[in-house]
Amino acid sequence: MASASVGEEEHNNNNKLILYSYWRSSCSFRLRIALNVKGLKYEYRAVNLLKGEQTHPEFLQLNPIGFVPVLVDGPAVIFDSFAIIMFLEDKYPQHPLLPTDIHKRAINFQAASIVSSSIQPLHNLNLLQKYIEEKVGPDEKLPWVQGVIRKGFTALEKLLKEHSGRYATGDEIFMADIFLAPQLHSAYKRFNIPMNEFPILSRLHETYYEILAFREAWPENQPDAVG
Ligand SMILES: N[C@@H](CCC(=O)N[C@@H](CS)C(=O)NCC(=O)O)C(=O)O
Repeated sequence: MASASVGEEEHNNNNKLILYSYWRSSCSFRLRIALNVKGLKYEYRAVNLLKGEQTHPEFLQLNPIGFVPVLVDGPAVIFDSFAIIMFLEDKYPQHPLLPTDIHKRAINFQAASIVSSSIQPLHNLNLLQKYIEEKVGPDEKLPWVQGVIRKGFTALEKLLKEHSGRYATGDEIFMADIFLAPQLHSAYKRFNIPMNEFPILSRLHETYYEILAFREAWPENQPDAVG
């Protein structure tokens, strides 16, 4: 277990926030960005997914489905990145992650949902290792992931066409950005997606690289990062 504190402001109670995370997990990456954007300090607890620590009984007591991230905030133990972000939004209103305009809010929910329901679960570790690699064949892994990501990115590119500014839905960082940045990072770094097909997403990816709250959340900058 490693410890890291990021962010600019103390959160406004005495409870220490604890984030169970794995450096390479894009779902944990979402939370690291959200906490940084809100300026909330947290203790980082690494869960090594490659060693199967997500299936240890003590971890399953926190999250019975055996996934990271999990956030502990005093008595509250919350899992699932979407739910955790909504919780943070309700409890820590500084630097809102949702706009007030209801159409713009819906675009943020749509973008977050495309990433968290229609892209990432179709290429999570379990599916890739235990099914595609072992039962279908190791050579099928990359084409499968690329197909899933390209389909999702095609939809996101259309969704954001009328709404993007400096960020996904205008000139402020919102929930859509928090879900997009990790998916874009892995598209570039791990899955070799032809990003010239996605000009808006490519531009957003470059913008996210300029923002400290995002850079500090990068997988490579986490205490449990390897290589
Ligand atoms: N819907 C969940 C998905 C969580 C999830 O799939 N986490 C992955 C890492 S990004 C995980 O823990 N995988 C471990 C495994 O597949 O065994 C969320 O958004 O938090």
